[in-house]
Amino acid sequence: MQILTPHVYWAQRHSEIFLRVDLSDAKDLDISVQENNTLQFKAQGHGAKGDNEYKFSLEFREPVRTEINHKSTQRQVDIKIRKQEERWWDRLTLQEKKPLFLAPDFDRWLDESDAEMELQAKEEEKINKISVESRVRKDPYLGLKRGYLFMYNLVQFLGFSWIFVNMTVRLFILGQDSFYDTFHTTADMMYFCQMMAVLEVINPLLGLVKTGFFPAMIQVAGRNVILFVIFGSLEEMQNKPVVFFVFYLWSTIEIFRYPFYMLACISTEWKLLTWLRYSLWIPLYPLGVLAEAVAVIQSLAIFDETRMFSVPLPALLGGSLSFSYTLQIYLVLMFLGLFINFRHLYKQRRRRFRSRKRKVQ
Ligand SMILES: CCCCCCCCCCCCC/C=C/C(=O)SCCNC(=O)CCNC(=O)[C@H](O)C(C)(C)COP(=O)(O)OP(=O)(O)OC[C@H]1O[C@@H](n2cnc3c(N)ncnc32)[C@H](O)[C@@H]1OP(=O)(O)O
Repeated sequence: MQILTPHVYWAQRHSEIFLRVDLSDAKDLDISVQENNTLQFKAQGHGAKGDNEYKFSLEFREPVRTEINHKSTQRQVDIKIRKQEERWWDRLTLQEKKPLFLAPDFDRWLDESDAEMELQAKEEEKINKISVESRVRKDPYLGLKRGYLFMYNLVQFLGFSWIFVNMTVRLFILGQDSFYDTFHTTADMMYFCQMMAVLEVINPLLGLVKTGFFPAMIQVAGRNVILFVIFGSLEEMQNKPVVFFVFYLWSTIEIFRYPFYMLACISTEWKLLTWLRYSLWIPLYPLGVLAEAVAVIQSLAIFDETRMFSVPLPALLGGSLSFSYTLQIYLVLMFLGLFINFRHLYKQRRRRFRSRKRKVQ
């Protein structure tokens, strides 16, 4: 039997050398690194000259470790050898003239600067992993915080789902007639959910969530003015169809937002739910604020008439200042609030979809 030399392909990184020996179904492998820095390879396999015994030796340019990592597959034998010192070599062998059987492995080939960048990226990844792990380890209350947020989101989800389903069923059964008694059938649950929602302003203050304090405050205060001041205190407003539209728009977004947060608490994501959470507000938010503005405008005359919440003034100045003036200022603030939150949600949407795109690349 002839003894032949297989084709050998090589590539390097700062700390290691990769050799790919073009020998299929190799068996009886005998691979070692001698003390004189020479790799000895011998195996039986199918190479360029058919089934034969193939062997070669390579004296490396610089010292390498004697431990060898190798794997034989149906197509080739992969060998990984660690360099003694982390250094870029200008060639593989001690002899300047490259052996004829040796060629660069272009599948793995990197020049020095690319290898440095790869090394840097690996280092950064390691540092990031360590810092995430230590952050997670450092917070002994993480489980408790997540548990609390999960329960909060669950309760809100159930509350708003109840309102949404109740209103939808009544709409199907009663048609437009259901518009007139939305408040009487759902207000208690809405009061409960909106009072709980005050926690959404407290949570970012306590550092429990990354939400901005101002967007949350605008959202909660805005809704509570409508719910408690306009609808809650004026019986004349309670059977108006506008209540239906306001409650329906609020609950539509919340039955997607809270489950999205619940999944975030258990580090899970459903793509469709994420898309709905970061897209539905585009039509719903302006419509919601429009419905709220209609409610405020409808209440102006009632506040003028009933003098409720009016500020007493000296008789010379007309006796009292109607609350409707405050509400007219509030109407302007509403559109300012809409602008601030629209911008906030737009940024959140871009951040969310941009980081997901990056992860996919
Ligand atoms: C006298 C008072 C004067 C005040 C003036 C007020 C003027 C009022 C005008 C405005 C009126 C608005 C009234 C409202 C109308 C409507 O609601 S209409 C219906 C449509 N509405 C919506 O679409 C808005 C829905 N609301 C929201 O989206 C929020 O409330 C928000 C504060 C506006 C924005 O949410 P935000 O939390 O900032 O964004 P997210 O990306 O979702 O979250 C950031 C990160 O925080 C995590 N997180 C947040 N909350 C929780 C939680 N409860 N549980 C777990 N995790 C949470 C979230 O997962 C994000 O984390 P990362 O993914 O890691 O970034």
